[in-house]
Amino acid sequence: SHEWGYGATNGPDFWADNFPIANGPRQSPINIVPKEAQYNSSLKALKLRYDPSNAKGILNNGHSFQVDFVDDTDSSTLTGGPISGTYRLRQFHFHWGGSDDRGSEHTVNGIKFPCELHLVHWNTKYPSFGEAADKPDGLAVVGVFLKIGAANPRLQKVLDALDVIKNKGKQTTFANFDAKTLLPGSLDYWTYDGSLTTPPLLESVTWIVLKEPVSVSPAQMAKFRNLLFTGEGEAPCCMVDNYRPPQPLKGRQVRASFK
Ligand SMILES: CC#CCNS(=O)(=O)c1cc(S(N)(=O)=O)ccc1C(=O)O
Ligand SMILES: [Zn+2]
Repeated sequence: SHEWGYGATNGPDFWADNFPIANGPRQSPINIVPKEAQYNSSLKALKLRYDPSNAKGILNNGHSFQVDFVDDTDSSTLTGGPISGTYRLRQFHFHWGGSDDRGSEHTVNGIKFPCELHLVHWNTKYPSFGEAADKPDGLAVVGVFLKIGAANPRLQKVLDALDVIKNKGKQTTFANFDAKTLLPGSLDYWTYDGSLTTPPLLESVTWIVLKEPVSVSPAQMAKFRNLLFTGEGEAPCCMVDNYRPPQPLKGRQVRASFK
């Protein structure tokens, strides 16, 4: 079948053909307007407790690359913040642009960042990720903006693994990685009810977008852009611009954990 992607004939404008929820009431990403976000003093601090030994592998899935975690125990969890209960870290991945002026999915006052990190967690009130993925409180994704600046040493181990997963379907082991090192100093966040930003676009995500970006250098961005959407033996197509643009807010309230 004509698989979804980010190209001129299968990109975000076509996704509604096979995934009608693309026009649903709580789609992501969105443009965040800080002045319109409501400070909510009852929002708790985020608590992220990640066990580096849970890191399992790194995979080029043909639309991004992801680092997968062992999620059969509560050893890498997200609690606090806007959520209740315990959510387990499943994977993290990124979205980025073909140049530094674009790439993030969420925007702030219409500003695009060159890259955005997503740490995907699932609610342990459900028996598995698959069971959680289509429930309104099933997933919680922490989003972190990356902005051009000094090289980020915490990214280097991830970027150094990309050479061996250049093509779609390639994967390799990725052990002993502390995802917490990818987070900025401040855990101030905006939060709203949204969806997956790729098909199946399920409206199951509590989004938690950190206000403070982390840095990435131009040379490091070049490594993201060296990946391919395509498999070995196919005409190579650079993995860039793998972001969905902001979607209509449709009356949703964005809350802020900070003044
Ligand atoms: C059923 C189902 C599902 C979604 N899986 S995911 O949550 O890991 C995910 C989440 C996101 S995002 N951008 O919504 O966090 C993107 C891509 C993926 C993925 O499968 O690769
Ligand atoms: Zn994502």
